[in-house]
Formats: sequence, C-alpha cells, structure tokens
Amino acid sequence: MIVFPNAKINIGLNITSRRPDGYHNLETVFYPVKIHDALETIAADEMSFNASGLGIPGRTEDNLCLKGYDLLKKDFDLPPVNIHLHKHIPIGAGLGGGSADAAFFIKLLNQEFSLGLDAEQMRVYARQLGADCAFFIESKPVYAFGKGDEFEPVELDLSAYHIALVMPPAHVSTAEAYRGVKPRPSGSSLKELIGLPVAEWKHYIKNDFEESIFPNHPVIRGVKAALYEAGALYASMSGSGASVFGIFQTKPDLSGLEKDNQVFKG
Ligand SMILES: C[C@@](CO)(OP(=O)(O)O)[C@H](O)COP(=O)(O)OP(=O)(O)OC[C@H]1O[C@@H](n2ccc(N)nc2=O)[C@H](O)[C@@H]1O
Ligand SMILES: Nc1ncnc2c1ncn2[C@@H]1O[C@H](COP(=O)(O)OP(=O)(O)O)[C@@H](O)[C@H]1O
Repeated sequence: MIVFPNAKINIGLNITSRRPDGYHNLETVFYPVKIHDALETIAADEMSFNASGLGIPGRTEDNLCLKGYDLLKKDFDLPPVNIHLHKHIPIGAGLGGGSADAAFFIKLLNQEFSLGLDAEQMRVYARQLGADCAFFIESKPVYAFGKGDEFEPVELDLSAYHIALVMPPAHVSTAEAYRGVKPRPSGSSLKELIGLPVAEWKHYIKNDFEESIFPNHPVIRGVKAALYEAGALYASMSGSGASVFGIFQTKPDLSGLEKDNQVFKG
C-alpha cells in the first residue's frame, strides 16, 4: 500500500506561555499544503526501511515511521514490513514532514492490518510522536491550541489562491526556535482573526518565532520581503522555519528567488 503524506503551514503562531512539562502553550492554524512524500509498505519476512530523495538527518532507527511502527507494535500483533519512504518535503522547514510521515504510517498500518482504530484513537498514538503529528491524521484545516495537539475545526478554504512556498538555505531546529521565544498571552483570538479577508491578515496575524529567528537568519526575513514584493496578500515563516509561504491572488513570478532557494508553487 502507498500513501502520500502532505506538508502543513502555520497561519499565525502565538506562543502564549511556558508549561511545567517544558513545552509551550500556543495557538496556531494548521493548513494542509500540496507538497508530498511517498510512503510505501508491504508485509515481509523481516523488517526493513529504505529512503530515497532528500537525505534525512539522524539514525534510521529514529525515523518517525519506525517510531510509529514500534508504538503500534506494543498494542497489536503487527507482522514485519518493508518500508520505503521517498522524501520530498523539505526537512527542518516548519512544514511538519516527519510528523506527516508518522501520522500517515499509522493510518496505513490501521488500514492494511485492519486494526480498527478510529481517528481519535490514532491521534492518541500520534501525539506521542510529536506535538504536531496528530494534525496529520485528518490533515484538515484546524485551529490548534495547547501544545499544538488539541484541535477545533476552522472554516478556511484557500483553494482559490496560489500558495507558494520558499525554502531558503537556512536551518532552524524546533528546539532552538522555542528557546529564543518570549511567551506572552495573545491579544485577540486567532480563531476569530482567521475569518478576516486574507489581504487583512498581515495587519493582525503573525508568527511569534519570526522576532527571534529573523535577526539570526536574515535570509529568511529577505525571502518574506521578496514574497510581499512579488504581490503576496500575506506572507509568513511557517512554524519554526526556515520555510516561508506566500498567499497570492494570482500566480506569482518567483523566478528571481529560484537561484538561491527551493521554490514550490501551489
Ligand atoms: C513549531 C511547530 C509549530 O507548529 O512546528 P514545526 O516548525 O516543528 O513544524 C510545532 O510546535 C512543533 O511540533 P513538533 O515538531 O511535533 O515538536 P516536538 O517534536 O513535539 O518537540 C520538539 C521540541 O520543541 C519544543 N516544543 C514543541 C512543541 C511545543 N508546544 N512546545 C515546545 O516547547 C520542545 O523543546 C520539544 O522538545
Ligand atoms: N520521516 C522523517 N522525515 C523527516 N525528518 C525526520 C523523519 N523522521 C525523523 N526525522 C527527524 O526529524 C527532524 C525534523 O524534521 P521535520 O519534520 O522535517 O521538521 P519540522 O519539525 O521543522 O517540520 C529531522 O531533522 C530528522 O532528524
């Protein structure tokens, strides 16, 4: 069976307080975007994991797909499987690619081996693998709060717009991003602000990580400015970076950004 895990962007990201467990409370809107990995699995005599495409840093045994398998294996009699992951979603980009792979793998195992898990039960497993992993079980636009793993549906359809994604040559680790941020309560609810016209968002909706990350990574700030210059109605870094997205009314010309960055056009 083959599945195509998709990336997400964060529209607004308010880090509101530090939690006793070391994590942070936040509010954000997760929106799915059409950049995909490919993940294929077949039952086999022994376990194996192969990857192609973008190189994934870290040890194979720490790949979130294998972590997902180990988690389900504790509760279900799963057979060994061959896994092939073709990596296309930029890594360490704030696009949630690793979490997407893990969540889609949980869904794949559930279906392939008739585990009988409903969406909420799969989210319980996903939450153990990463704060944003549970979003990818359904991958529908949501207002997220708590650690970023509690959700309320939002009515948000950007299909009439062009969403461009730019990955500059910069790397920000999620832990580095959280270390730099000063949590503060947000003035108005993102859930309400997201109902404003997209062209208004730039006045009200922000990503709190930009303030601490832009001074250390000016190339990311430059990409955001370039997207506005190219006519974006709204542009922002996604999650903890380093990718930046722009929402456009009409298809933009981003050829000027292609030399130094990876550019995806939605
Ligand atoms: C920043 C966000 C915004 O959507 O996305 P990415 O930029 O990673 O895609 C998420 O909060 C990332 O979620 P995820 O990548 O699943 O984080 P995890 O693996 O659970 O945590 C990595 C580290 O980030 C910090 N962390 C994460 C989530 C949170 N609510 N508070 C935190 O302080 C912790 O230091 C933790 O050890
Ligand atoms: N399947 C996977 N795809 C990408 N990264 C993975 C995967 N499994 C584990 N990782 C680890 O997770 C880290 C963060 O990956 P990713 O999810 O792409 O970033 P982000 O949290 O910024 O969206 C990587 O540096 C890598 O070490």
